[in-house]
Amino acid sequence: MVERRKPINVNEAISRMIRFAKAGSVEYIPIEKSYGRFLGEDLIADHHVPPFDRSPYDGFAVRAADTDYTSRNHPVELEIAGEIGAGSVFERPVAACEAVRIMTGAQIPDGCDAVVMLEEVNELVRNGKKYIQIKRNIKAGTNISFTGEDTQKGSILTKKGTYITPGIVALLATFGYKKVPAAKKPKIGVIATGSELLEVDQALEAGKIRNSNAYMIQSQITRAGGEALYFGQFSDDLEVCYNQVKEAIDEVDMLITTGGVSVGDYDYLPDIYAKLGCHVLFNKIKMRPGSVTTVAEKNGKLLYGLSGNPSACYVGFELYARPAIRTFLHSSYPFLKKETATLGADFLKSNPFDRFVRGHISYQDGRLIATPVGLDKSNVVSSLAGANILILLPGGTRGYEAGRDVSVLLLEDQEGLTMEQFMERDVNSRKD
Ligand SMILES: Nc1nc2c(c(=O)[nH]1)N[C@H]1C(S)=C(S)[C@@H](COP(=O)(O)OP(=O)(O)OC[C@H]3O[C@@H](n4cnc5c(N)ncnc54)[C@H](O)[C@@H]3O)O[C@H]1N2
Ligand code: MOO
Ligand SMILES: [Mg+2]
Repeated sequence: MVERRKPINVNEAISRMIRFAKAGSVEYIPIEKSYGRFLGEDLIADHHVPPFDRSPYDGFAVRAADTDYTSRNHPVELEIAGEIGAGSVFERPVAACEAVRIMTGAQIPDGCDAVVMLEEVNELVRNGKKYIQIKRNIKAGTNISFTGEDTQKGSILTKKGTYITPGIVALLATFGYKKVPAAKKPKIGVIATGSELLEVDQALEAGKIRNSNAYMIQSQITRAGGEALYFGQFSDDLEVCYNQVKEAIDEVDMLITTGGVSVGDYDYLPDIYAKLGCHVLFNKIKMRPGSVTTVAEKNGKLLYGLSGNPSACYVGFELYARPAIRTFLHSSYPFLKKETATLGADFLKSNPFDRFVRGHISYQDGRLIATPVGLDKSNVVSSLAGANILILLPGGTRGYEAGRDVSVLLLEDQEGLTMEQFMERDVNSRKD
């Protein structure tokens, strides 16, 4: 008798899974390797930036009061008391009617409170002394880059769990992080199952296909910020697969299998979960593709039984594995970013389950256009190549016409959403 599974909705499945997602530890890595990693601690400014008042121009540091009552017809002459380049400091306070030649980035000398650009002064020599002539009144504070105007000491610059961009690398360097506290990458095991699977470098033969999911999942893991550990592909043999899964669990933070998760004669994952004494969180979801996505838990570790069908496998990963990976990486926003876009083409096939259609987002005249890519079937692989979004079409009895608003999940985004934000626009309710 075939097992009858009770489907649950997407948000319920997410809630069940996320209870077992936990943050990992922090490791210190060289700053040169930090781009693309995730911050393991909040980044707090331990000094002001800039740390001193400095000149944003090449010019002369002056005392603004010396230019009071100055005009084109009544210029003021200030004696040049010396010069400083970036990295040097002027050794004494500047006296009345003196100016200091100063270069961009140099510290403003004591006594000065403004900078006049080189282009705005006349330089002259009289009796062997150098002077500048200024023909206008300068306000105190003119052309000064003030201490702390960029960043105030004590402010939180970036929260832990944030994806480290080149801009964040610049901040890390500014604050002296030769070693960066990075969230440790979760180790995610990958196992492919199926007697029909050929290795990538094998020639096609009757009844067989190449194993694409294992490589797809490994790159999805990398994109999500995890470290993939590939255990190989195994034929549909209960004992072999059971032993492999059992051994792999101890070496990883989470384990992903692909294939063998439905109700077929050789779909052994349900038996393996039972034999391992796992707690199956769900094994049927009201979604397409990926309705058979199964998530189980063993001693607090998440085990993902993703479908063998490539599109179903892909979507199952992004909805249920990615948030657990980002949670491990300390992110408070582990879910895919959801945006509203205009559907770029009709999608008239109706389905009682919510659909996650592989699509491509483009910008047209300031609007976001979401267009389905390729054949929309669970067992299709080609549509995945052009997809940078999943278009969310809530289940119902009718299809969707081009031009209407749809929610889309951005696959390449690094900011993400909290679970609450992700669920706010409930994918299970249809907005006709
Ligand atoms: N009687 C029923 N049949 C099926 C049901 C159902 O509810 N009742 N569900 C269907 C749905 S929906 C899906 S999705 C698939 C899920 O299948 P499995 O997860 O059990 O995966 P397999 O049977 O092992 O393979 C399915 C399909 O995918 C190909 N495959 C498998 N592994 C890979 C790989 N690593 N790379 C590329 N392609 C792979 C495999 O050859 C099959 O064509 O079940 C439906 N059936
Ligand atoms: O699990 Mo299936 O992907 O709905 O075709
Ligand atoms: Mg099957």
